[in-house]
Amino acid sequence: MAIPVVDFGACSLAQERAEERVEGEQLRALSEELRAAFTQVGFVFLKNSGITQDEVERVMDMSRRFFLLPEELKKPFSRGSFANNLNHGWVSLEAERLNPSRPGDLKESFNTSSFHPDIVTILFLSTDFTKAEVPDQHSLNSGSMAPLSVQLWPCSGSLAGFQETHASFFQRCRELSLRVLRLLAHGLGLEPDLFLRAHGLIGSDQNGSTLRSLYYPPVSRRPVKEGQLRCGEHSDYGSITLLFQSCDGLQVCNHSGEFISAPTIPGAVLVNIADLMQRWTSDRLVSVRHRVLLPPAGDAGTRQALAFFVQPDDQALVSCCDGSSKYPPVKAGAYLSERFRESYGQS
Ligand SMILES: O=C(O)CCC(=O)C(=O)O
Ligand SMILES: [Fe+2]
Repeated sequence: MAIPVVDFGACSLAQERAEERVEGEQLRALSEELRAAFTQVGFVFLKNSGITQDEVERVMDMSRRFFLLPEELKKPFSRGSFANNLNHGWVSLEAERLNPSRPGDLKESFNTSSFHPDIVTILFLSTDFTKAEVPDQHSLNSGSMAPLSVQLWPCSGSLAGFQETHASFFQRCRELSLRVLRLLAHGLGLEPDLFLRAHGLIGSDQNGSTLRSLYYPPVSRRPVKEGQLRCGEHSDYGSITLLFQSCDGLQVCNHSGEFISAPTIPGAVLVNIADLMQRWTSDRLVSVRHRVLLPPAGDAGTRQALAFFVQPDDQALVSCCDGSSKYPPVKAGAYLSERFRESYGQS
């Protein structure tokens, strides 16, 4: 079944507080369209969301400049380096396996997960280190280091504005996600703020929501391992995901278990249900597996995508909203950590 396209104009971010103003028949119709799509297909394109193609391209352009840097200049920003948010930062090629039975994904990404002022963490650097280099534990223990603050966002040269560009897009995605979550509760006949109450801390270190900029480099000139993909089969972990893509390549699993290519609709946002939302709604809304294949042989193209993974607050207890015990209650933060252990290995 094709991915439905829904006109989100009535709740567009271009309309201030539209989510409060939309009511009556309009509210019923829009939430019903979303409910039907998320029940049957798990994915929906929203057009007229208020997030424009220009905004998307600005973020992609900025992150591409980072991805094209030599490896040693990206390393200091690696995911796992930042004590207050271990998911923030750069993920190198093949570091993640979204399908753990395949080799590492042929993609790089940059996760924007934290805006905590302490993201500028104090690290200990000797004069031998360049400013953004992260010392190893031995050097730290040797005591020969002077404290110095390290910028944990790329910011020099053509990357001036990297943090602001990503942070403001994060906030736009947050706004849109909250509108979708409200409509979802409405469509399911639940209290209108049932999901919203559990997403009050997006953008803080008590919530795992993440803007992930993905870069798929050319594969035509590199050796590819058997079974390796740009992004292995998986379902997302949290409540919902917003996805913006530069070109085709995504495939979504249908009812018969076949992966069907999803189109790219410029200016539209692709939204899908993720695993915690499926648990929360006792399988009424479905979290569907998807993947990104390698490009056809000889195609030297790159691919970019922006995924905004919406995650309930770490301490939010996700339990079946119909009162059943189909899934045991789980704290959203603990659930996310477990899923990361599977995709990044135990290291
Ligand atoms: O690149 C894409 O289009 C999809 C990426 C994805 O599904 C993910 O990172 O979870
Ligand atoms: Fe995904």
